[in-house]
Amino acid sequence: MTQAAPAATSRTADTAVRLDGVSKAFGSGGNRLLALDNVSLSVAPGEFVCLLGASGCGKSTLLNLVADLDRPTAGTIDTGDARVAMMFQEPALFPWLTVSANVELALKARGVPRGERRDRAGDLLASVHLRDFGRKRPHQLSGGMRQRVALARALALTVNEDGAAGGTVLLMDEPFGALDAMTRDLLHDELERIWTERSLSILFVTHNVREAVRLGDRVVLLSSRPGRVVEEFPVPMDRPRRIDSPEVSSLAAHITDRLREEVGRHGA
Ligand SMILES: Nc1ncnc2c1ncn2[C@@H]1O[C@H](COP(=O)(O)OP(=O)(O)OP(=O)(O)O)[C@@H](O)[C@H]1O
Repeated sequence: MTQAAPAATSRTADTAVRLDGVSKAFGSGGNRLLALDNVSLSVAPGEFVCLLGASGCGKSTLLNLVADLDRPTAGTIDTGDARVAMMFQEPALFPWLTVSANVELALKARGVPRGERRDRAGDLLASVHLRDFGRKRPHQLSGGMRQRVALARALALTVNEDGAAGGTVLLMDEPFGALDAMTRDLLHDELERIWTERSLSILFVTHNVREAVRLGDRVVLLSSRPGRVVEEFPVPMDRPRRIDSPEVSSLAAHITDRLREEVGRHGA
């Protein structure tokens, strides 16, 4: 099951995201905190990779680095010419804008001409099954629906000026962590469909081991802080998978044992 961390090589067409020897420290002197230590990791185009690890091991830090919201202290990160969008646990929609306007704003940021934004937003909302909700305000939607809007907005951030989806990397930071189990199951199905239709490359952070096995082509386990890649688990089961299937449960139990060992080792 274990795969060695990939050797430091330059990015190729087979790689959507590549981290080589990435470390990240916050603060300095006595206050220096090493969050990530020499992380090497790659995501192939169209691959769905789930990142698991104990609380505080640096998962969000890693996504922020890939999104270019922060700089690594050491190492390199390459996303080539892919469009990178990020989605968080909170949908973070503008409450005073309609659902459609929230998505249109992202299209505006991508340079889509004003006259085309409404229709494009409609198409994106249709792809998350919310075509009829464009005129609503976020507070009129359920939590699951708001996350669908956040997904449509993330997808909007990945279109080219001509509206076509470019090479696209979607970074997801516990996007379904605040939802009930039933809603989460539905959104797993939705995300899987959209991932396939749009050939997205996804790096998905979660605390939920079963969710990682339900969704990922590969599950990457990080050590307790400082985060290092300790083990990678390919997920061989056919899709779509059921989160409560014996196969998902069995691999999830194995990964959970490994995670417990890791947390125990560091007393986190
Ligand atoms: N901007 C910052 N300044 C200082 N320390 C930070 C900063 N961002 C993160 N940290 C610290 O880096 C470590 C890793 O944080 P991070 O949020 O990446 O962990 P995580 O694995 O995503 O945690 P969780 O699973 O609880 O969300 C933590 O100890 C955190 O306190």
